[in-house]
Amino acid sequence: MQGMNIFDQALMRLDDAAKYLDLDADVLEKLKYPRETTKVRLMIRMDDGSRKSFMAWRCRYDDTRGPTKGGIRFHPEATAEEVETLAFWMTFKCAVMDLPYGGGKGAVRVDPRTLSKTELERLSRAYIQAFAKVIGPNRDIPAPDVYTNSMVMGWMADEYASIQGEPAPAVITGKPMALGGSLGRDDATARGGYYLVRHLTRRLGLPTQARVAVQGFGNAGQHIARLLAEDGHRIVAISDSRGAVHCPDGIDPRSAIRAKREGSVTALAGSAGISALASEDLVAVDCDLLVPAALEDMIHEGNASRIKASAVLELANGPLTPEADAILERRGITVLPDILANAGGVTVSYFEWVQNRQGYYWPIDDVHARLQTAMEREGDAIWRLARERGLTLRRAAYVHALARLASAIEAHGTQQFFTS
Ligand SMILES: NC(=O)C1=CN([C@@H]2O[C@H](COP(=O)(O)OP(=O)(O)OC[C@H]3O[C@@H](n4cnc5c(N)ncnc54)[C@H](O)[C@@H]3O)[C@@H](O)[C@H]2O)C=CC1
Ligand SMILES: O=C(O)CCC(=O)C(=O)O
Repeated sequence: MQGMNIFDQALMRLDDAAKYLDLDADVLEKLKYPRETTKVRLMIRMDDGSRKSFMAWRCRYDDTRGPTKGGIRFHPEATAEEVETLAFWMTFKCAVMDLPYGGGKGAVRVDPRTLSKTELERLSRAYIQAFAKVIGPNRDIPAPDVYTNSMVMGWMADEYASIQGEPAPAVITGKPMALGGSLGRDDATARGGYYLVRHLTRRLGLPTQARVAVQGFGNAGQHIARLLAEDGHRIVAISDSRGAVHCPDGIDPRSAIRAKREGSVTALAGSAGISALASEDLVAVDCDLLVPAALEDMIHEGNASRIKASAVLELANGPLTPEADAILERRGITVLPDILANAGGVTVSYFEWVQNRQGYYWPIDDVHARLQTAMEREGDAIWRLARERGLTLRRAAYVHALARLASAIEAHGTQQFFTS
C-alpha cells in the first residue's frame, strides 16, 4: 500500500467491499473511474490591480443515483487526484444515507487566508463562471468544505443566478439563511456524528461522560466539541493548523471557539490549567473518543499505534490511511467511518435542496428530527451488517453503499452504462 496514491487507496475499499456481494463486473467497471473531471485555470484581479491565476477542478464522479453532490474546498495543496478521491467518497456517502444523489467534489488550489474579502469574492464568482455549465440543480450541486463557508456559497449562488437570469437556490447548499439556506446546515456535519455516537454509546463501550480529543477546529471540530460538551462529555484536547492544547479536566469549547475566531486555539495555553501540546501528540492523548476533523491521512502507520482512545469518530474525510485502519482493527479500536460519521452535512444539504425546490422552509426541530432518524437508521443497518458478517464498520458501510449503487446501476440497464 505504501507509495500508492490516495485515489488507488480509495479504490481498494471498492474491491474489498465487492468481495462480500455477488456483483456484475459492469458495476465495478463503472465505479472505478470518475465520470468527468473539469479543470480550469481561474484568473482574478487582485486588490493591487495585478492578476493572479488559480487551478480549479470539479469532479462529477458518478450520477447513477441522482445529480452529483459534494463540497468545494479552497486549499493550497488541492490536487485533481484529491478532488476525484473526495468525489468517490461522496458517491459512497450519498448511497450510505440513501440520498437521491451521486458523488461530486470541487476545489481551488489557494490559501484563502492570504486573500482579502473582495479577492475571495472574486475567486468564488470566477469559480461559478467557469463551472456554470457543469453544475445545476438537477446536475451537480456544490456545498461548503474545507476553508469555504456559507458566505462563499452565497456569492456562488448569486453568481449562478446572474448567469441564469433567475434565482436558482437549489444549485448550491450551505447558503446563508437570507438566500434560501436551511436551518441546521451549519452544524449538521458534527450533529450527524453526535447523533451517531449518542445512539451507539453503549454498543461502543463508551462511558456516558467520555473524554474526547478533537483534531481540527473548523466547522466540524468546533460543533462536535460544543455538542459533546453540552451532553456532559469532556473535551480534553483540541488542535488546529497552528498547534494543540491539552487539559485533562476539560476545555470549555466556548472559550476555544473564541480563541479560534481570534487566530488559534493555541492562545488558550497557560490559562485554566490548559497546556500547549505538540500537534503530532494530539492522537496520543489519554481519552475515550478521538475525533479527527481536519484533513486526509492525518492518522497513519507512524502514529496509529499511539492512539489511546477506544473509538474514533471520523468527521474528516479520509483521516485514516489504510495502514492506520489495519492497525486500529488489530488493536480492537472501533472506527465510525467517514462515509457514515460525517454524512450529516450532506444529509441536511439534501434537506436544503428539497426545501428550495418546494419553496417551503422547515423549522429547526424538523431538520434535527429527520437528521437523527437518518443517522440512527443507517447506523443501525451498518452495525447489524458488521455484526452478522464479522466486518469492521468501514467495510460494512462500503458493502451497504455498494449494494445500493449496484442495484441502481443494474436498474438503469446496459444502455445507460455504455452511453454515459
Ligand atoms: N463542512 C462540511 O459540511 C463537511 C466537512 N467534512 C470534512 O471535515 C473536515 C473538516 O472540514 P471543515 O470543518 O468543514 O473545514 P474548516 O475549513 O471549517 O476547518 C478545518 C480545520 O482544520 C484545521 N487544520 C488544518 N490543518 C490541520 C492540521 N494539520 N492539524 C490540525 N488541524 C488542522 C484548520 O485549522 C481548521 O480549524 C474535512 O475533511 C472536510 O472534508 C465532511 C463532511 C461535511
Ligand atoms: O453538503 C454537501 O453537499 C457535501 C458536503 C461534503 O462535501 C462532504 O460531505 O464531504
